Amino acid sequence: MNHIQLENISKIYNASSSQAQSALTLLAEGMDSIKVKEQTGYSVGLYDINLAVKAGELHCIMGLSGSGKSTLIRHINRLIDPTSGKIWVDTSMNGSNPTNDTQSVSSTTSVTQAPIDTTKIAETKLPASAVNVLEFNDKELQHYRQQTVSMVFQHFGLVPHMTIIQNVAYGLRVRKMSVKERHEVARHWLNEVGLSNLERSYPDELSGGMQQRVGLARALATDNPILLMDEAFSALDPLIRAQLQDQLLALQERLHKTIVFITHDIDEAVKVGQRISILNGGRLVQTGTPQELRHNPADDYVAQFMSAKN
Ligand SMILES: Nc1ncnc2c1ncn2[C@@H]1O[C@H](COP(=O)(O)OP(=O)(O)OP(=O)(O)O)[C@@H](O)[C@H]1O
Repeated sequence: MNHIQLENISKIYNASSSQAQSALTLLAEGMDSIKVKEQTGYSVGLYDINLAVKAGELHCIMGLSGSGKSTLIRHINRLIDPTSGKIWVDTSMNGSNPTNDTQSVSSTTSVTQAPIDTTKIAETKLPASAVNVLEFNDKELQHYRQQTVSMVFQHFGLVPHMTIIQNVAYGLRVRKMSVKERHEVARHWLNEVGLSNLERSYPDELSGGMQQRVGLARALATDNPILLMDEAFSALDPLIRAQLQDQLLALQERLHKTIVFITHDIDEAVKVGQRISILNGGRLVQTGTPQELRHNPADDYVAQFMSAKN
């Protein structure tokens, strides 16, 4: 069953939807994003992306620099809004951890579902509980970010003046969980990522690899079902990076999160990804398992990636 589905998502930067029309028209005619920028002055982030991420899948998004990977992942938690398209997410899959019930009743009950285009859903195997997250108001969006999607950033994004345990517990503090309870949950996740003795340290006392383990523990502590990882291991040296990949795979075997994992490294994508989606110039070229991409590449760009693999 699909957990996340991007439907005809296009993003033209720094343009209203009417201003973006000239760029979208050229893209529809097949012009590439570099030429579109030359001709219209607008940067193409994404063009007509249709992508389904299955529940419990670790799905990699791959592509060269500027291909649209960060733009794509940031649509899922709405750090970026599209020029056009829809973003469906099944919010009924939110975690069962009792920590999730601490949201105040008023804000929980205030979340209303956006109208659903049932024809599309039937076609695309989305459950009836899927909502178009673009229709959320501010309060619903806040709730969605607290209860459904967590993000792990390339440069860790830890709060420097908070201790490690406070950093990990941060998402639970926002949900108004008691200090005792949230530190208990944070301690559990620090233990899971192998950092149980560092709870009173500060981020700058830790190596990059350790800081990213804290970033991972913080994202997991919320028990949100969707994890967005934006080049999360790219800043780490190769040995530490391999250890974190192994740790993520081991955790995922038990947790079955829906993970969208951005990387520009084909070896990393093949190692961690159950399926890989390849972007080029803002277009989605192909989605498939590593074997499918290797044996049946959609074009030379995909074939070159697969042959560059170690
Ligand atoms: N805020 C912005 N304003 C204008 N153009 C942007 C903006 N952010 C991204 N772009 C453009 O959108 C395109 C896709 O960028 P994006 O950062 O999503 O690619 P990426 O694949 O994540 O690249 P990288 O691997 O270098 O991070 C690029 O042409 C980029 O220049």
